[in-house]
Amino acid sequence: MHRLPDGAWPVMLTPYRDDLSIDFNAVNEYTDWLIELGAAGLFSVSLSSEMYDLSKDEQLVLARHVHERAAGRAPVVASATARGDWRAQADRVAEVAATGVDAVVLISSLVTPPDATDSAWIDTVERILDAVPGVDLGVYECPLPFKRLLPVQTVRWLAQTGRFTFYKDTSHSLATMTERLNVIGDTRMRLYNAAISSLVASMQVGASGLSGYAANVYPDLVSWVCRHASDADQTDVLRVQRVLTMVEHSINLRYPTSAKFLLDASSRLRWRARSRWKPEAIGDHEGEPLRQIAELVRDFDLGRADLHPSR
Ligand SMILES: N[C@@H](CC=O)C(=O)O
Repeated sequence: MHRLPDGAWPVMLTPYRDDLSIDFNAVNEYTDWLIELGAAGLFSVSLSSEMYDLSKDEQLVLARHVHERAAGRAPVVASATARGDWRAQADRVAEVAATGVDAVVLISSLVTPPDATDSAWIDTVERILDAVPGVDLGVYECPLPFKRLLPVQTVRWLAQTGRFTFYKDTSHSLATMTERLNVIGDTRMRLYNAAISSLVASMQVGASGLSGYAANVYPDLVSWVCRHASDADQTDVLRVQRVLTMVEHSINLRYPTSAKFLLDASSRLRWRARSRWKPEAIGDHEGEPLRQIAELVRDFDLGRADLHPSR
């Protein structure tokens, strides 16, 4: 039974040229860099990829491009961002699946209208599943257009279909994740926590890793935390998690432009801090603290020899 791997799952940022067209050379370099620094898998066409600001065609081209560049070195999942009735959503799922990605991710709040019941939600997903046999799926509780957190009985149903391999949990609640993991059990579905601040605790109750912002800029550190989440001595792993929590907090407000700025300051990648989603530039007022955070993390004695195993 094929399962997605544990670890860091970056929600890939989209690099742009000056004219805000997608810079595919930078996509290649970013894909290679994430994999080289230990990403377990890649979530392309995510909210961080500015999926709502990409055309339907761009979403497909980007998903295919990342899948081909990853070339089997890491699994790739991508959102369907489908709206409309179950037929329209199933058609879109089929288009995204044809790009070759390992799973097509449904946005929980797009599956049905906001006031739909949980049983209507399940009914719609059931029809989509029947229309696309053989396609693996995922769920992302994306905060936009609004956050639809699924009740535990729906999570159980998803897991028991055997068709869902990826679940991006944005509950930010350890109790909710624990309850969900209990019903997911030994099925194919893997639950990835979006919150770096509870990563270690969530892995101790069975989460498979992090699918969140911190993994976009420090994939090596997030991978390391995932690998050491069950260490007997938690001092170092909680120290690294705390630093990453601070990093994530510092990029939250102006995200994703801020994350691109930080990536440019902290890594070998040269990125323009430009986004379609939040087009305002990052000036020195916000930029200088991000540069200093990059320095701090670079100089920080994280104290472990195996921090960068693939370098
Ligand atoms: N950080 C946000 C968006 C994640 O995808 C959240 O967790 O809600």
